[in-house]
Amino acid sequence: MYYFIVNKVSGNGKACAIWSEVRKVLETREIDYEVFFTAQPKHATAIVKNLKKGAVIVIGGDGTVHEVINGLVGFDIPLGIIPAGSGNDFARALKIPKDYREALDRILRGKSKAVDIGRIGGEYCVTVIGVGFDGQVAQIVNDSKHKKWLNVFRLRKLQYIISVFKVLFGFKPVDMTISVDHQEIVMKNVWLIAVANFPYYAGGMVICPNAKGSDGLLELCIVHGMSKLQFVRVFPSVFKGNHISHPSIKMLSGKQIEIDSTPAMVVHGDGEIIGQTPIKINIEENALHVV
Ligand SMILES: Nc1ncnc2c1ncn2[C@@H]1O[C@H](COP(=O)(O)OP(=O)(O)OP(=O)(O)O)[C@@H](O)[C@H]1O
Repeated sequence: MYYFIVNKVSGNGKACAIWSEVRKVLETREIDYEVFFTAQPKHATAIVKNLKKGAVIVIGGDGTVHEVINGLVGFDIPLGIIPAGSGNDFARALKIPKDYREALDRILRGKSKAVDIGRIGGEYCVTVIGVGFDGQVAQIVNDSKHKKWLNVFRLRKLQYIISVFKVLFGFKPVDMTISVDHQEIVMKNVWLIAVANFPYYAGGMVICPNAKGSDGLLELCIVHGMSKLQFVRVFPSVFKGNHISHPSIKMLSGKQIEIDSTPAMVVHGDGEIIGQTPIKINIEENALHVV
């Protein structure tokens, strides 16, 4: 049985249009399915927790995937994705085709792959967890009045860039204590720390190019000790992952990460706001099966 979770809000309505095409294919091919439409944020997690045997297929973006994995982890149910969001960073990392027909074919072939996931307390994240500047940008993106029309024109990257400049204006880097596998470092004037299971966030920015998602490790990108002007100059290089050689950017990797800051900073996971520092992140190896 295939359980489809459709978020009508994803990609500004794209998920609904894709679902109506997918439904036709399923009926023509006489494939057993059930469909659920999310009615509000977090609904996807609740739906998935009540499912039994089968596969869960998300028609949506990273936010919907985030909510679904938070209901799936620990159950032996594989996840499929038909990308329909505006960012689709998890689908990008897994090289899931953008075309719904090809994505559906891949799901129906049924070959599954185990991937790691990050855990912060009771919350699971599959792509990137961001602390500091990133958390504030995610907060603005999620509240943005402009989100809807920028999504219409597929201008997700522009939406992030606008939000980056909004946060940049008032942002003050802070001191953070970072522990990676129990090795503690104190860093001054930290802009952001991204803790990545997979390389992409914000609709294709390659923040941690060496994150693999199936090597049992989280990759960290720490941006520190930069002036605003330097930050603006370095920023474009993140679209190709070329920022990592900059002297004010430190890349680390490990399995157990702890981050604290003064003052407390906002934290996002998979682009959703999940809390503030201090945080502890662990990697759960091979905890999710993706078809
Ligand atoms: N019926 C609903 N009404 C309003 N919001 C919803 C509803 N169902 C789910 N949501 C919320 O919609 C948000 C956006 O979903 P999603 O992330 O899939 O789309 P997106 O933002 O277009 O894509 P991406 O995250 O890949 O950029 C999620 O945070 C989810 O909580």
